[in-house]
Amino acid sequence: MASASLSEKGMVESMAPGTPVVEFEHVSIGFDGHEVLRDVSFRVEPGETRILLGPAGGGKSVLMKLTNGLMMPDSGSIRVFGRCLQEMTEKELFEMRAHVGMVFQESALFDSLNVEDNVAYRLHEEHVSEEESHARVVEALRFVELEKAIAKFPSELSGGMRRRVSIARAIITKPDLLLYDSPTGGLDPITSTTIIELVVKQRDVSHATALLITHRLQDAFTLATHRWSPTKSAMEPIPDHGLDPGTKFLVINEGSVVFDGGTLELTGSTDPWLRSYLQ
Ligand SMILES: Nc1ncnc2c1ncn2[C@@H]1O[C@H](COP(=O)(O)OP(=O)(O)OP(=O)(O)O)[C@@H](O)[C@H]1O
Repeated sequence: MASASLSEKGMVESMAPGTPVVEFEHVSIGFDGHEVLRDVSFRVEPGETRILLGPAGGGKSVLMKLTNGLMMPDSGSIRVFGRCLQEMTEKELFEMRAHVGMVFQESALFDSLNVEDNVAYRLHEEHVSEEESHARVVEALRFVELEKAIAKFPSELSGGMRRRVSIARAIITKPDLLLYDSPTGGLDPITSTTIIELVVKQRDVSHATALLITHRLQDAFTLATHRWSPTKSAMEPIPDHGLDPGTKFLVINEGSVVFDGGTLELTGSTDPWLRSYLQ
């Protein structure tokens, strides 16, 4: 894998079998003498949706920025698509990020650009033609059920609509890895559920690998217990109380991994701290 060009499309398909999409090994990072992540190790397999849970300030956003190569660890190694980020040049990191879609906290749209130009931002960077770009923007906006807002500006949109635009912008390049940093943060419970429905849709339609930070346990369990129904064009509970096998959890508290595993293990854990956190 080390010799494969990162500019090829379909990073996951070109990885050697058994290679995780994301792999942290003994990663630590601190700021101003304060350790934010301590000896963090975990793997995210192809097609997996990994939910990051834990109290505020525990280091979840830092972990996500490390995954995207926006920060480098003080020690340990981070491999994405089988390549060690610390061994990459700036150019290689830039190429790697072309395969990663990011939904930032608070949407992070450009206020001076309309929805079309916000969603097309990365296509413009890649010098995709106007015609192709428009067709792909329409497709991405249709996915998030927001075609009608194509000419609007962010200030004209509700918080939930802005989050949808942000998801359309992240998926427009058909990324192999999606990073959602608190996609429901600041939204009311009903709007949050519509955003989680989109995440479920994206998971079950594209099978892209994803990392998702959430502060809402309800979002996490909705992801684990629901699937996208193409016939109903809606999210539905997995029958017989089934669980999505590709949805897993990483719980971080004060910089350390306190849980790494599937839904049943999490809900069945007897660890006192986890039990009180999940209540
Ligand atoms: N660039 C930075 N410089 C200095 N300190 C930082 C930096 N980035 C993050 N931190 C600190 O790292 C700690 C963890 O922050 P982080 O945002 O990752 O937590 P979080 O678990 O995502 O929290 P929240 O759930 O509130 O989003 C915080 O104390 C934060 O102030």
